[in-house]
This record gives sequence, structure tokens and C-alpha cells, in this order.
Amino acid sequence: MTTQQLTEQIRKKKSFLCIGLDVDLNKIPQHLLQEEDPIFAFNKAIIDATHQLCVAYKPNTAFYEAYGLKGWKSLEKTIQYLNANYPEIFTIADAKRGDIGNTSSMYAKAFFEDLGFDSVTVAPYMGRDSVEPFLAFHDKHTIMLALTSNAGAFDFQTLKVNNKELYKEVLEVSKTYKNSRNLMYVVGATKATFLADIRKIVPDSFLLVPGVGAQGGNLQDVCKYGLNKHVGLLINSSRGIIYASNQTDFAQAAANKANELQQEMEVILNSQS
Ligand SMILES: O=c1ccn([C@@H]2O[C@H](COP(=O)(O)O)[C@@H](O)[C@H]2O)c(=O)[nH]1
Repeated sequence: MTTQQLTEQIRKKKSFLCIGLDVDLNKIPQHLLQEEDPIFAFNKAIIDATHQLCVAYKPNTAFYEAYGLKGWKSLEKTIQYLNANYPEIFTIADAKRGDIGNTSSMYAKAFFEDLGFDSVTVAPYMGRDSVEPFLAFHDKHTIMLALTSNAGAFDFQTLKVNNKELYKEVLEVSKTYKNSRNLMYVVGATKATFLADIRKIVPDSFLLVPGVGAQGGNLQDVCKYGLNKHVGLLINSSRGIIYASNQTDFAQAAANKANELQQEMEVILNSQS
């Protein structure tokens, strides 16, 4: 999917919501545990109930890898279900990969070719040759960690390097990477005010913004500092949506939570045009 198609979907659905599919077997409704594949059964119900309210889904691979081969199968079934039934949805494998070049090529092949995701998150720490293998894939997107939502972001990301904060250096240098047009960036919703400076460096890039909901990030603040003329934001909420209820009404409860965010987004988008 191209960024233009993604923007068209945002305008059509009046939503720039990304729903995180972070499935924890201890948190899903107990009746699903009788299913052959409880994780997929949970995801399918959530997706069917919410797909009109969001433009993206983001499974974090940790929640699948934790269950070994079975978990990876559930991830595969989830992305296949999305691609077959809702091809207009942008899909994000939140895997935070990145390694020496030939290894990164294999990670990229795994997520883009084998699984068929539209995008994958990567860590910038190993530099250019760890990221460019992902960027080489046509119409696929590499979402680089810039300023993360957690408290530990301040351990390194805001330290000064070359007289500027490290996250700013990451943004600047990444723009010189081959096929950098395929880059998006992760910026935590808990760091909303930083978005003003971030937009000076990457005015046109899409930003994936996790941290609304369970982590306390504020949608209005993120939009105030982060929106651009193409919207340019994908706001992620995982636990705040998918665990709205652990009873048989869980999918409808998730849809209600997603609807609340979508309605807020619609107002923001209407005020922009
Ligand atoms: O800076 C970051 C980068 C990634 N994440 C991931 O996003 C979701 C957030 O889940 P919530 O339940 O909405 O808090 C999760 O997969 C994180 O690993 C992040 O939170 N911050």
C-alpha cells in the first residue's frame, strides 16, 4: 500500500486509528480458550467488529513469539485474514528488528514477503546498513523508532550528539538513507510536545504514535503538534481497545472504544479542512 492510498483511507473512514493486536491469553475472554486457536479467534472477532473504525492494525510480534510455533501460526493466520478480507487496511508488524545487512534482508523477507505485512518497525541503533535492506522493498514501509513512549526513552534518545538530541540525529541521518521515502517513524504519544520539533525535521512523513489509552497519551495534544497536511499520523491503542471487556461482549466493547477515538478523530479532521 502506498502512503497516498493510506491517506485516502484516512479521509474516507475519517479515522487515523491503528488498533494494536497484543493478545495475552491471560486477558482474553475465558470462553475463547476452548477454540482451536484462541488468539486467532480473538483477533478475528476484534477485526470484524472494528475494521470500519480504523485504518491499520499492529500486532506486536512479542505477543505471538511468546507462544512459540503456535503463536507464530496465529500471527500468520491473522495477517492472512486481514489481507484476504480487508486489503484496504494498513498492516504493521511491530517487531523492532534490525541487524547487520544480510540478516536484516532476511527479516525484511520474513515480514514483507512471507507474511505479507505492509510495514515493520525497526530499531535505528545499528545504522544505515541495518535499515536499508528493509527500505529496498517497493511499496513497503519501514517504521523507525525515533522517540519512544516509555520512560527509558530519556536514557539515550534525548542525549546530545553532534549538538542535538539523538532522536533528532536519527531523523536527520535516516533521511539520507537509500529509498528513505519508504520511512515512517515511531513517536510516543506520551511525548506529544516533542512533535513540534520532530515535524520541523520530517514534515511530510507518517508517524506511528503509540501510547494513547493505557499509557496515558493524549490524542488532542498529539494532533496539535503532529498533524500535517496529509494527516501524517497513525495513532495506536492496544490494551485500551482490545481489553475493554473480557466477557462475551468483548468485540462490541472494543468497537465502542474504537468508535470513541474515531469520533474524536473525525472532529479533528473536519476542523482541519
Ligand atoms: O515507543 C513505543 C513503541 C512501541 N510501543 C508498542 O505499542 C503498543 C502500545 O500498547 P498499549 O497497550 O496501547 O499501551 C505495544 O505493542 C508497545 O510495545 C509502545 O508502546 N511505545
